[in-house]
Amino acid sequence: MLRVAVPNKGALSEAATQMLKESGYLQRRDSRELVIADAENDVEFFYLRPRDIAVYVGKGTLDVGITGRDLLQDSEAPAQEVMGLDFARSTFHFAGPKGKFTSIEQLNGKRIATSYSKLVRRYLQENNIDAAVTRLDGAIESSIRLGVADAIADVVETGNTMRAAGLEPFGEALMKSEALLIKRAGVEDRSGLDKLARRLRGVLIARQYVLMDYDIDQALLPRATAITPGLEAPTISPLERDGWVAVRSMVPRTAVNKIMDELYEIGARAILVSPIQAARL
Ligand SMILES: Nc1ncnc2c1ncn2[C@@H]1O[C@H](COP(=O)(O)OP(=O)(O)OP(=O)(O)O)[C@@H](O)[C@H]1O
Ligand SMILES: O=P(O)(O)OC[C@H]1O[C@H](OP(=O)(O)OP(=O)(O)O)[C@H](O)[C@@H]1O
Ligand SMILES: [Mg+2]
Repeated sequence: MLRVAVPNKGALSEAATQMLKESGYLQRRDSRELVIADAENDVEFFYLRPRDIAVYVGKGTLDVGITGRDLLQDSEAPAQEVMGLDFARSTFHFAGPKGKFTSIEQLNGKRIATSYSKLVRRYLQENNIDAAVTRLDGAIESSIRLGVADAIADVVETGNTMRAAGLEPFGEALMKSEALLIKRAGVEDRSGLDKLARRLRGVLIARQYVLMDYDIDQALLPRATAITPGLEAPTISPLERDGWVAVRSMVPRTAVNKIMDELYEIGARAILVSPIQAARL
């Protein structure tokens, strides 16, 4: 049985469970359940603290897990990325009171609070900055006002939490994070991992792409297929109308209207868009 670690709380939890459900796996119904076996798919899910997941996977106690790239890097566990899961996207930034810091060199001799102390210490070392790092569990934004730090390093999504605390980020982002599927580093893939990864990839495709159908004069096909190259190649079918063909192609959901406009302008007609229910590529 493939043993999979799933975040039990926090920003990753709901989206991870939802993605596994869409991949056809049994998920817990009660947030107090700590483990659930999906016998039909030969997978067992363990619900754990997001921070601990890379540790279990790195030790080989569990085969794979879902966690954030920032948490993985902060854990320093021997685990590696299998694939990005396109949720819980965030950046990781230093921040200080508005107007106080403009560059990371100014952190020399200062106190920095963060929940990601190993990641931050590594970054400071690489940049030859000597600062005192204090690890706090959460609500890091309050640490400056409360007098335990001069600056913080924390997760930023919208930036609302920082702004509300009167802080602003400075310097480049220490990293970009998203939810990941991870496995133990340097070992052969456990049987069943390829199927899990393929199913998750199918969900990503169904979320990120739509199917686009249109009719076009055959002479314009090269121009049309340059606009909709598809993932591999578009499907071309004959039409009864002389010299015209029907084209079907996958296109990124975010570009749908722009692509429809471009196709219409070169002469495509009957342009239809439909969602992808599920995919296995
Ligand atoms: N507001 C957010 N938007 C996007 N991703 C986020 C956000 N907050 C945290 N994350 C991501 O979620 C992961 C942190 O998981 P964690 O469970 O610690 O979240 P949390 O919401 O801080 O939980 P808790 O505060 O209960 O510990 C990291 O990968 C982080 O980048
Ligand atoms: O840029 P934003 O959209 O405001 O999101 C970022 C905030 O979200 C997370 O906090 P969370 O709610 O998890 O609280 P915590 O600090 O107690 O973990 C993170 O630690 C930031 O504080
Ligand atoms: Mg948090």
